[in-house]
Amino acid sequence: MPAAAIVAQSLSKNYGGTDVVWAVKDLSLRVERGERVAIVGKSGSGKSTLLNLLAGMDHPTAGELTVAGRNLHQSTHQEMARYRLETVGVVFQAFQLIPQRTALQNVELPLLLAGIHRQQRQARAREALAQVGLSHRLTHHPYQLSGGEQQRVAIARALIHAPQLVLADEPTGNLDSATSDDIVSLLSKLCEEQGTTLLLVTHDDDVARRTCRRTIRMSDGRICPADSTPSPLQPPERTH
Ligand SMILES: Nc1ncnc2c1ncn2[C@@H]1O[C@H](COP(=O)(O)OP(=O)(O)OP(=O)(O)O)[C@@H](O)[C@H]1O
Repeated sequence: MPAAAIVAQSLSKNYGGTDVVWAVKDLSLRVERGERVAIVGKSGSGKSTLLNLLAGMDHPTAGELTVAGRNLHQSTHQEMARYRLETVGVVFQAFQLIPQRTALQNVELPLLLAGIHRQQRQARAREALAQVGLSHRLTHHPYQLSGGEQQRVAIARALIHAPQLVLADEPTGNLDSATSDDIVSLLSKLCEEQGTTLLLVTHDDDVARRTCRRTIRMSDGRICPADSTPSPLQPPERTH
């Protein structure tokens, strides 16, 4: 069996307060290295919470979570920070670019944080922007770019440090349908070329089918057991 990128066992996350909310509940999941998996489900079903746990931005309340061989449930804050820097890349619905920085500066940021020398990080950022078709927009600021171009910059930023795992949370939510098609195709292609594992949250079953070989559906913090939506072009796979 190939090495797993993600192994979650009885993973749970709750939010306290007077009424405790179990955003993720007793969830078990295995994703192989290089797999592309879509996560669909109604609003409030726990998709973003699961992604936040995988991104190392939140700690599980219970259960075990291993990503690229790292036990996230046992990691210290320092180890989590290192994990976020080295192992994972995230693409958000709202792009989350820094407005005061150019496209090039936004893309080189993960390398800056990793302490990579200026010349090397600029060369790699140029290359990453070329891969997303934006060599002609290096010095543009986010407000000077279209939504699709901003998301391309965000994709270049997410992939520049060659992460093992890319998490995309509704990356086409702010884009029209033609641009959405381009963006998910690009993301899928780059992940495939680099052997990167991709988890894509989307409300669009069509996007899920076209981009990923496996779709998991969440409901009330859990994965629906008998749900799989294999692409008509590809053979069916297991559900989770
Ligand atoms: N910080 C928080 N404090 C309390 N409850 C929260 C918090 N974050 C999320 N929740 C609750 O956890 C549940 C799952 O939320 P989550 O954002 O993961 O859902 P989602 O499937 O991503 O929804 P959407 O599609 O609307 O983004 C919801 O009931 C939500 O209200």
